[in-house]
This record gives sequence, C-alpha cells and structure tokens, in this order.
Amino acid sequence: MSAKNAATLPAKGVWRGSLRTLLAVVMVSLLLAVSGVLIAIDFNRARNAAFETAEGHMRGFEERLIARMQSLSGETSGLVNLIVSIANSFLAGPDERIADKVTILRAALARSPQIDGVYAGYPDGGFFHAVNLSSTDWRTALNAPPNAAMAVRILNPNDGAPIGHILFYDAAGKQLLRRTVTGWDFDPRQRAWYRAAAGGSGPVATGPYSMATTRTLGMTISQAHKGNPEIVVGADVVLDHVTRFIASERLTPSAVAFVVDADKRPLIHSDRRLMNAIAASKSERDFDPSSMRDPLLEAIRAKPPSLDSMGLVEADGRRWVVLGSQVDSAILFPGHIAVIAAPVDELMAPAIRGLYQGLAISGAIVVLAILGALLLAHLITKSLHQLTTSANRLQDLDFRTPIEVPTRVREIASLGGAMNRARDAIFTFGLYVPKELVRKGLESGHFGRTARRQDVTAIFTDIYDFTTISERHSPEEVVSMLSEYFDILNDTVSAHGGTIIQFLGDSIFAMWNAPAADPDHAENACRGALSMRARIDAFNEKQRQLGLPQFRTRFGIHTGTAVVGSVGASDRLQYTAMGDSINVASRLEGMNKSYGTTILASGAVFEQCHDRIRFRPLGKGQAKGRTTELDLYEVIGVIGRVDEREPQALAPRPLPSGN
Ligand SMILES: Nc1ncnc2c1ncn2[C@@H]1O[C@H](COP(=O)(O)OP(=O)(O)OP(=O)(O)O)[C@@H](O)[C@H]1O
Ligand SMILES: [Mg+2]
Repeated sequence: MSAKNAATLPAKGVWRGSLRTLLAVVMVSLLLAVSGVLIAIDFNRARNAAFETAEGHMRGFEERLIARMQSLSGETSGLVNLIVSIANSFLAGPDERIADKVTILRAALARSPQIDGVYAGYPDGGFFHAVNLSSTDWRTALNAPPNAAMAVRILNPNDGAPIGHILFYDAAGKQLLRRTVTGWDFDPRQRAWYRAAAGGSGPVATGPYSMATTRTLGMTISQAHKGNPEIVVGADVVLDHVTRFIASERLTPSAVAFVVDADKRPLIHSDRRLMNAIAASKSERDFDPSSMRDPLLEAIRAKPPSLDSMGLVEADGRRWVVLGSQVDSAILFPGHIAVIAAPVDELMAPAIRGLYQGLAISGAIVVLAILGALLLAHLITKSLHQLTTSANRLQDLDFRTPIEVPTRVREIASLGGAMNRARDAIFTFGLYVPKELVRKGLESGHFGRTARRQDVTAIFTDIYDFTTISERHSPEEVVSMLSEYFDILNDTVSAHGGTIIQFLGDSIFAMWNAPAADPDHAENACRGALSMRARIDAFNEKQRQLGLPQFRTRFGIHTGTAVVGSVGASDRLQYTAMGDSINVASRLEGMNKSYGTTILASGAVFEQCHDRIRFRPLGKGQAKGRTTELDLYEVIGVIGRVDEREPQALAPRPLPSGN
C-alpha cells in the first residue's frame, strides 16, 4: 500500500464514516441514551404516580362508598330504633293516631331520601306504610297527585274483610287526598322483615329483594316495637341510592365498583346492566352470580384481593387494579365487601400519554439534535474539508493558494494556521526539491535512500560566458536575471513532463521518466529543449532591449540507463541519477561549443523519436573522458511544424495518464 493510501486510511478499529455522521451518531446516541433514561425515569415516576393517584382515588372513593353505606344503614336503623323505642302512636292500630305517625315520619323521610318508606306490621294483619314520593316509582305506582310529597297506605284487617286507604300529604304535611283501595291482598305477617323481627328485640336486616310494588331492589331494616314485640316497624332502603352513588364516580371510563355480600354474591354494581341482572336475580332462590357472566366479577370472586391492599387480577384480557374493603358493622351489609376495580391500561393512560409525549418531545429533540449535529458537523467538516483540500493541494505541492479556513472552532483555526506554516515550510522546502520528486515520493511512499536502474532522458544546459556576465554585473543583478531565467526553464521543463533535478551555477540538470514515468521521455525532452530555446530567445530579446546581457544557452540531451534515486547522508538526501548516460548528456552540452550548435543530442535520442522530432546528423564525436564515439545530432524542431526559432512554447505531448 502506498504511503499516500496508508496516510489516508484511519487506523484499524476506529470510526470509518464521515465526521458529520460520527457527530450525528454520537450526539443522537447520547441524546437517545439520555432521553431514553429520562423517559424511562419519567415514565416510571408517572406510572408510580398514576398508581399512587389511583390508589388515593380508589381508597377515597371506597371510604366514601362505605361511609355512604354505613350512614345508609345507620340512619335507617336509627330511625327504626327511634320509632320502636318512643313512638307509642305506632302501638295504636294502623288507622289510629295517623296524624302523629305522619308527623314523625314526614320529617324523617324528607331528611333521608334513601329511605324509600317506613311501615309497621300488626299481629292482626294490619299494615301502616308511609312512602317517600321523591321516588317516581312510587308516584307512578300510587298515581300520586302532583304536589304530594308523602303517601300513607293503611290496611285495616277489618275482621277478615281488609279495607285499604291511601292518604296523600304535601310537603307541609297537609292531607291532600284520601283514596280507598279494594282488593289489596297483602299480609305483613307473611313478609320476611316481619317474621325476622317479630317477638325479637334488636334490628334485623332482610333482603336484598325486589320491592313488592316498585320492583326496585331494596333491603329492609325491621325491629319489634318495644311496647309490643308483635308489632314490627320496618324501613326500606332502595339500593338504587348506592348504585347511583357508585355509578356517579368513575375513576376511569371502564372502572367499576360493586358490593358483594359475605358469600361473595354481588349486591350492588355500578354497571346498570349488571345491576338489573342482580335485581332480577333477587326473586330467584338460589341465585348464581356466575350466571351474570361478568369475567371481572368471576376473577375477583375466584381470587379475592386481600382486604385494604391493592391487588391485580386478569379479566377480559386486561389487568385490573382491585381494592376491596370491608363495609364493616353495618346492619344492612354485615360482612359485605365494597370492591373498586380499574383497568391498568386506563390507569396508566396518563403515564402512557406522558410517555408518548416524552417520546414525541425526545423524538423532536433527537431530530433537532441530528440537525444540530449535522450543522455543527457541517461547520466543522466544512472547515476540515477545506483543510483537507488545502492539505491535498499541499500534497500536490500547490503552494500558491493560502490556506484560509473560515471557522468559529478555535482548534480548527489553529490547525489552519499550523497548516499555513507547514505550507510555507514545504513551499520553502519545495524550492529546493523538485516537486515531481516529492509527488512521486508521496505516491510511492519511498522516501529514504532508494536507487534503482531505469531508462531516463537527461538534459544539461549551460549559459555561454556566464563568468564574464557575472564579472560585469553586480551579484544582485545576476541573481535577479538568473532567477527569471531559471523560472523560464523550470516552467518549461515541468510543462513537458520533466523535472529539474539540480541547479548547478548557470546550468541545470533536468530528467524525464523519473521521478515521473513518461514512455515518450526522449521525445518530450526534445520538445522541452526546443521550447526552452524558444522562450530563452524571447528572454534574450527582452534582455537586449534592456541593454542587459543575453543568456545564450547550450543543451545536451542523452537517453539511456541510469541509477536513479536518493543518495547522500541519512538526513540529507539528494535525489539524482548517476551513470554514464548522465555524464554523456553533460558532455554533449559542452560539445555544442565545438559544433556551434545549440541543442546536441545522442544517437540514442535520435533512435527514440526521429519520426516525431527533426534532427540534423553531425556524424560521430568523442566526448571528453569517454573512449567510445557518439552519433551526434542537432535537434532542429518538431516534425510537421515551422522552424522552431520562432519564440513559441511547444505544446507538450500529453504525458501518459497515471503520472
Ligand atoms: N556545479 C556547479 N555548482 C555551482 N556553481 C557552478 C557549478 N558549475 C559552474 N558553476 C559556476 O557557474 C559559473 C559558470 O561556470 P561555467 O563553467 O559555465 O563557465 P562560463 O563562464 O559560463 O563559460 P562557458 O561558456 O564555458 O559556460 C561559474 O561562476 C562557476 O563558478
Ligand atoms: Mg557557462
């Protein structure tokens, strides 16, 4: 692998993508990690908060439900107990002391809308029943007058021919209407509430059952009168009050609340459909709750949660949070359990919404981060690309363009400054070393002492009587003229694919086919020499006009094998070529003096390109220090062109690609 390639590939195991991608990947990864952790923490917090909130709501709701049930039970049993204890008016028959009974009951019923009615059953089958007409069921059942607030139903056994009446009262207790009822077939002594309490002392609860008249589901608290244990006072509690309460508060859209009795049979349910099923079932002797086919109810009955602690049950393909609490010491609901259940997915909905919001916000942040990373990376990589372009220009030994890297990143700015200093250093260095040589060294990666045998074409030039010129002009003038002159030679040699290897006083040593390969090196060397001669003619014409000396120049060209490479001390190398072929080119340059020629080439050069370059044969000649003779040729011009003496730069044959 060449040094150039090795220098561009990153070391193994590091990032191989662009910086822009790297920055984006790093920033996005960091943001994803951070936002992921934050979202997870936030979601966890939100979930815990959701559960805590749910638990708080459920407990609060449960407490209110139980308090409602307890007050229901307490108020009802309290009222019954009051009547049996002090209301002697109830010791009188059903149609006696009615006004006293109405006075006691009117306020009580107005105060406790959940009490559907209060009544007394007599051992002779008589019956007194005060009804709260806030219930539409009763209004309809009794066909109550519009402003009636309370109705009193009286059944007088009348020695086997029972007579019934209904009296309607307004809210102030004024009697509005008295209606006789016939055919009323009702015997309180057959009712469960009577049988359960008659002869006893304490309150008893019966039910739930569908009320005889309104068919609504209710329960009864009844108690024997202290003055006559065969007279039983009872009060009906319509459970609809509890159902409406538990249906009024929905923790979540699908949350449910219900009450099961000590045998885990549902008594009250927030779901109206199930409540109707419960009500309908109360007339059945052995009601089987599973007939309600409610998966949640079944799941909770199968795995009742421990009381007062949050439990989880699976039902209907959902997970439910369940809280069950004992209703406690209520006469009406002994051993009953109030259960609240809410689906986890709904409880978690706020947390999940928060999660999605968090994900959306994080997504937006990640997108912004990507854009920011790309922008940042663009800012950085743009500068780095500019630096890379500058470095490539340096690698191509193009020192003309200063390295300007507009950047806000201090490190990059200092890198640009360092590269500018390196550019200046290399530029200075480049003044002393043929660019092509450095280029080839970069490509081949061979910089140390290297030497190899190959064919090359060498040109040596020399200025006539430069010593005399130097004698007649100040060193500053000589250097200035020589610099301009060498610029001409250097540009022209490079333009024809050659490389000036050395400047030797007033002469140069240029080479073709090394360090840059060139299959037409002999031809291009001749073209280069012709072009240099043309441009030196123009230079000399200018010198003449300025009254300055002319740099008449001799060229010697030879092609052959030489050892080419870097020689010298380990820290001070000189790239050059050595061998007989190079000496011949140098001798040919000097032999121009005796042949009166300008560009003298060897037979080897002629052999390489006599079909493209015009030569004038000069016969054989002996170079100083050599034993063998050389075939000598003057290089006249390019075949197919007018005389080359006209000052025109010859367009070099395009070098083969790959140089
Ligand atoms: N290899 C070299 N390295 C450095 N300077 C050199 C080298 N060869 C010659 N010079 C210098 O270049 C100048 C010209 O030398 P050169 O031998 O070309 O004589 P000249 O006056 O130009 O006559 P001629 O017409 O023979 O070239 C001299 O001042 C000489 O010191
Ligand atoms: Mg000279």
